[in-house]
Amino acid sequence: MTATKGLEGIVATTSSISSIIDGVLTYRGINIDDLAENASFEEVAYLLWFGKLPTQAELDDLNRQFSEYAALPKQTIEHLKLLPSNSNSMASLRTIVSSLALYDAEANDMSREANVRKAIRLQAQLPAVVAAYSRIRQGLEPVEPKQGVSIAYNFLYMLSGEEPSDVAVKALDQALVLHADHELNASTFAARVTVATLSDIYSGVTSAIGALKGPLHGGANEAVMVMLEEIGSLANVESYINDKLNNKVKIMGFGHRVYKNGDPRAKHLMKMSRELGKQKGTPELYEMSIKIEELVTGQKGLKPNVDFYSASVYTTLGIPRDLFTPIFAISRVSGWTAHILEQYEDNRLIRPRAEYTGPSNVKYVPISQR
Ligand SMILES: CC(=O)SCCNC(=O)CCNC(=O)[C@H](O)C(C)(C)COP(=O)(O)OP(=O)(O)OC[C@H]1O[C@@H](n2cnc3c(N)ncnc32)[C@H](O)[C@@H]1OP(=O)(O)O
Ligand SMILES: O=C([O-])CC(=O)C(=O)O
Repeated sequence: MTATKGLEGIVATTSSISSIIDGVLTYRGINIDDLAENASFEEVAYLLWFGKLPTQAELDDLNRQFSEYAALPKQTIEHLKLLPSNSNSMASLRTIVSSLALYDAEANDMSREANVRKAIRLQAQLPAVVAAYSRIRQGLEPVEPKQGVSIAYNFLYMLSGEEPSDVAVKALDQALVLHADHELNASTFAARVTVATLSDIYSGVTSAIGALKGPLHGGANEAVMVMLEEIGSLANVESYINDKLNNKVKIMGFGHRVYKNGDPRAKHLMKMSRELGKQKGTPELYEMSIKIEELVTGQKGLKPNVDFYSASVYTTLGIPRDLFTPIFAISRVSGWTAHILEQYEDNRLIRPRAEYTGPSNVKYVPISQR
């Protein structure tokens, strides 16, 4: 038995949800570029769960369910108020999502119908949890979700209590489409491993949030913003990046386990970053990002991934940096739950082997002789 570090190149499951073939990403066979330009996030969530684009009536029904489920249990609001005011945003999201199971009468109902309803509920509730978390830590009351608006609109509305601009809603909606699913990434794998024991959907999503939190995965978007803040201005980019590269420090938002010639989602976020920076009259983050890309790609051949330009996009939308990874989760919960449903459909326990590298034939030494 020989281990493959990081399971690189190992095909661990079959899936019909999303594919990365020759650097092209598709959801249910539809190119991500096509979806990013044309689809709403709600259509994409439907596509991931049900395997086809919705008709207008199907989309209306899904949106009705999102509106119905978006309000949080009052115990969840109380729980959010009990969290330490300096709690980590992803740790808080992980804790609250886990606790949502306690208020869901169907939490342990393993029928397909109940699991689909829970997937829709989780999708409806995650934006409300993140927005309420953000307001409560500022000493503000959570804002009730609005009926009949998109998930992107509702999230921005619940965050600020004000009607968001069309530009902001469109940008966030497109970002949600781009982050919704990504084959067998680490957090999706964690979700599938968890539910393959026939554990429940909340356990799967809680595992996935834990995996997404790390800076080698979803946490990289926040880490990119930390880097941009450390750099501070366009004039400092070159010396900062050269110093990091010379010292073999990783540049967050670059590189990818699967894409070696670039992440097809990055160009959409780059365009969004450029346009938002121009519209808001704050182009510097975009300009710094472009310069960083030039240096990192030029010297290392590494290309930006989905997390790189999302940092400047979200900051330009006025979103605090520690909500970037929770926003990733707001989108990716659609993909996680689609994978969980797929795992249940044709389940087998996921239990690989480890190549043992420890000592052998070691005798037990009684404690008095150690
Ligand atoms: C949504 C997402 O999860 S997208 C990924 C988000 N994560 C990041 O942006 C964090 C920065 N990037 C990375 O750490 C990596 O590129 C990963 C984790 C994304 C992929 O990792 P792996 O496939 O395991 O590649 P690994 O970390 O082994 O890197 C291979 C080589 O490229 C280098 N490298 C990889 N990424 C970077 C980077 N961002 N900056 C500098 N060097 C890098 C490594 O140092 C290593 O060099 P070496 O062979 O000289 O030791
Ligand atoms: O696929 C991966 O390894 C990471 C990634 O880009 C994602 O989850 O969107």
